[in-house]
Amino acid sequence: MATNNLSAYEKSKLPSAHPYRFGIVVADWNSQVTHNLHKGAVETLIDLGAKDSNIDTIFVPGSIELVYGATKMCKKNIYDAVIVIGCVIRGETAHFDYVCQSVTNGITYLNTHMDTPVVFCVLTDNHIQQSLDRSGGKFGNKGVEAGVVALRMATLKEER
Ligand SMILES: Nc1c(NC[C@H](O)[C@H](O)[C@H](O)CO)[nH]c(=O)[nH]c1=O
Ligand SMILES: CC(=O)[C@@H](O)COP(=O)(O)O
Repeated sequence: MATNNLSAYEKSKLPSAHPYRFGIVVADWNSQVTHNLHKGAVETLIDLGAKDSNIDTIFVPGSIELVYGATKMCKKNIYDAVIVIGCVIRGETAHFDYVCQSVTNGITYLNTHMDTPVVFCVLTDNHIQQSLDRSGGKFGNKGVEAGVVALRMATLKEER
């Protein structure tokens, strides 16, 4: 099992998030999971010093639409990092694979063509219990991990 605790970070080893502005795009599919991931990301950024007024969130229907939402945010060129949050749970057909591939390819494209780092906080699970375990359950909250990654990437953006 690759996942241990997704929520562990050492605040003393991280810069302050105070100077930075963050965008977050949240998919409403499986909202009982994605909204907990969002809560984890926001609480972490605030804990690391971000101002509440420097965290903007938009909501989209599903994970495929995360790419459009992130693109809109990146094009504003006002964010130091953008986090996309989704939860894709396997069903009976191959649709799971196409949804995961679509959002993965889209976020990869943005990270190679735009000047704003986009953090991938999308759970791709076989069943709901795996998602619950990773959004505030026994394995922590992947949203916390995304908040830390967003801060670290924001510091890279300012380097010209
Ligand atoms: N099955 C899941 C979806 N499916 C919906 C797609 O993301 C998309 O909204 C639709 O295909 C229209 O473009 N989305 C999730 O985020 N999670 C799922 O489990
Ligand atoms: C990942 C999905 O889109 C999922 O909801 C599709 O379920 P199914 O493959 O049973 O149609």
